[in-house]
Amino acid sequence: MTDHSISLPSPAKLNLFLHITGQREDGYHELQTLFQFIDICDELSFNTKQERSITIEPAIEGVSLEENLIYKAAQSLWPFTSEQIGVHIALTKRLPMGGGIGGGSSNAATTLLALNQLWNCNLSIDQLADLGRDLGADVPVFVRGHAAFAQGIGELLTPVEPKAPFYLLVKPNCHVSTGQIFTDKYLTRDTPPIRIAHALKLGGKNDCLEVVKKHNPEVDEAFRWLQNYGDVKLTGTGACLFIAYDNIEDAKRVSASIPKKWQFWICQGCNVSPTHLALNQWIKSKRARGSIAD
Ligand SMILES: C[C@@](CO)(OP(=O)(O)O)[C@H](O)COP(=O)(O)OP(=O)(O)OC[C@H]1O[C@@H](n2ccc(N)nc2=O)[C@H](O)[C@@H]1O
Ligand SMILES: Nc1ncnc2c1ncn2[C@@H]1O[C@H](COP(=O)(O)OP(=O)(O)O)[C@@H](O)[C@H]1O
Repeated sequence: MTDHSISLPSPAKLNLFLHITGQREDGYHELQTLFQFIDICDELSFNTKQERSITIEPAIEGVSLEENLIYKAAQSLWPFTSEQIGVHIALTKRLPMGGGIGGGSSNAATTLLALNQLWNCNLSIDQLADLGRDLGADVPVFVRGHAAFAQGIGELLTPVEPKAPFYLLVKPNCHVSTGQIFTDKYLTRDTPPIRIAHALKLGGKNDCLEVVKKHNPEVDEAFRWLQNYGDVKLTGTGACLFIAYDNIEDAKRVSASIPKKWQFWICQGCNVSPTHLALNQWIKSKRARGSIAD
């Protein structure tokens, strides 16, 4: 890595629980959720160039360049750059899309954090989180880079330190439509609000689960299979399901018999985002080379 290039991991997240406490006049739902990162990541490599263009390789199947959240995030920083600077971004995609683990939001946040450095935009984390919110409800938590209790429509974040167990994460073979879940009239929308201390001690449930299972028989089937092996949770609006284990061997034992049709990962919770750990390392070595004043 040089002063003109940086490679960063872009992690997934889990919603350890997701309560819907109400609905606003504009249709958006008021939530209480606990976000924790996990150590499975996409990888983004950024190389600046002396021409005003943003290129991404390879393209994501089914997502045009202009729709790619990486492109949108880079574009949102244009107003804070000089005319003659651009970027080429190499993407290694490992996180499944539309699984409720936030890969797209994470990629957007990683892009904001990287280009803020490489393009010398000098924006604060608060400013980057504000830009991120316009790209997606989950982008700010990835920009801030700490596990968080979220309220409002997901944008009011309080950093927290939940336990960081191992997780068995399973992806049923289907794509859940977030819009369809949030418009279902049978969705639970009246869970009473809880306090942070309660949330950390006792956890909670995912209010989307029943509606997600109803619309997606494959999630229902995977849920019933996993129920034999622990306390199964849905992340976000799905489709991914997870079980927490204190011991990685337990997760491995269960994974050995998972039906072949479902993708799975064994991973660990992280309360600090791997993106921030790598970025701080890069800033440190840049300082050591004398390129940034302390
Ligand atoms: C609910 C969460 C929890 O993490 O689900 P996942 O996407 O992770 O599964 C997210 O906040 C989702 O974030 P994101 O997927 O970026 O949502 P958006 O694009 O902002 O919204 C998609 C659609 O979901 C509905 N929506 C979303 C968030 C919210 N608090 N209330 C809503 O009603 C709206 O109808 C909106 O048009
Ligand atoms: N860089 C990106 N990575 C993943 N998905 C992206 C990206 N850019 C745009 N998208 C779109 O965002 C949608 C949601 O992606 P993602 O954040 O991975 O899932 P989820 O919101 O379910 O956690 C994808 O289905 C895709 O159409």
